[in-house]
Amino acid sequence: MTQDELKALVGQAAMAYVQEGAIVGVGTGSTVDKFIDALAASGRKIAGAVSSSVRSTERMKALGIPVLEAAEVKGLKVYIDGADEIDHQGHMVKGGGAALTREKIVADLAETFVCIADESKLVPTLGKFPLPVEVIPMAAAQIARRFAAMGAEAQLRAGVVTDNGCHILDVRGLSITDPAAFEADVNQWPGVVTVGVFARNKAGVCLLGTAEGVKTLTFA
Ligand SMILES: O=C(CO)[C@H](O)[C@H](O)COP(=O)(O)O
Repeated sequence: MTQDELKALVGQAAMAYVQEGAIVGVGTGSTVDKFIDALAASGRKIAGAVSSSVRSTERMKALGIPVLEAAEVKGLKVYIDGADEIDHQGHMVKGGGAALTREKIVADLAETFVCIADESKLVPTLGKFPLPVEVIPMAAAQIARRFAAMGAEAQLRAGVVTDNGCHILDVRGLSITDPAAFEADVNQWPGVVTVGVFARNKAGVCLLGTAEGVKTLTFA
């Protein structure tokens, strides 16, 4: 099966977590696009989706899925999103699509983060995928120097301005052995908007697309 087919498989599998009439949190990316397509094709009527990006909002609206503002809801049962990496405890690296801040905000509204990913995303330790960090533009160089002091290399993602008007640094050369401590530390550096490690808002479930079908991983 191709990676695209695996993404379609888990996008479809995520429908098991969508109840008729529910409000659902919806992430961003090519895997989530498959989920949005499956939701639209199913004909299942939801009360609305809380979207994590302009990209997903536009796709859902075009397919007739009602979109609600995050401020309109007090909580969500599920948030469905992809990941760039996920470890065996459900910690993730996210932000390949530059939507990490809104993704973390919507994930934080949800009881359960349902991660949908093909098996290439499952890793023993986070850090091989360049870690996205959303930063206030004036702090980018300063933050890059802090990563350099840790032995990593932060590169500005050329030409990218996030939905929040900020920039993205992609950080190479990290091995994130304690995701919760790393997230808490980097998040409080001045100028960091959001670090793309999702430990506090880790996955509760991962629907992993494999050649043998969808494997469901659950995390405590
Ligand atoms: O974090 C994300 C966007 O900011 C995506 O979930 C992540 O990049 C995975 O994307 P894809 O499903 O296209 O592989």
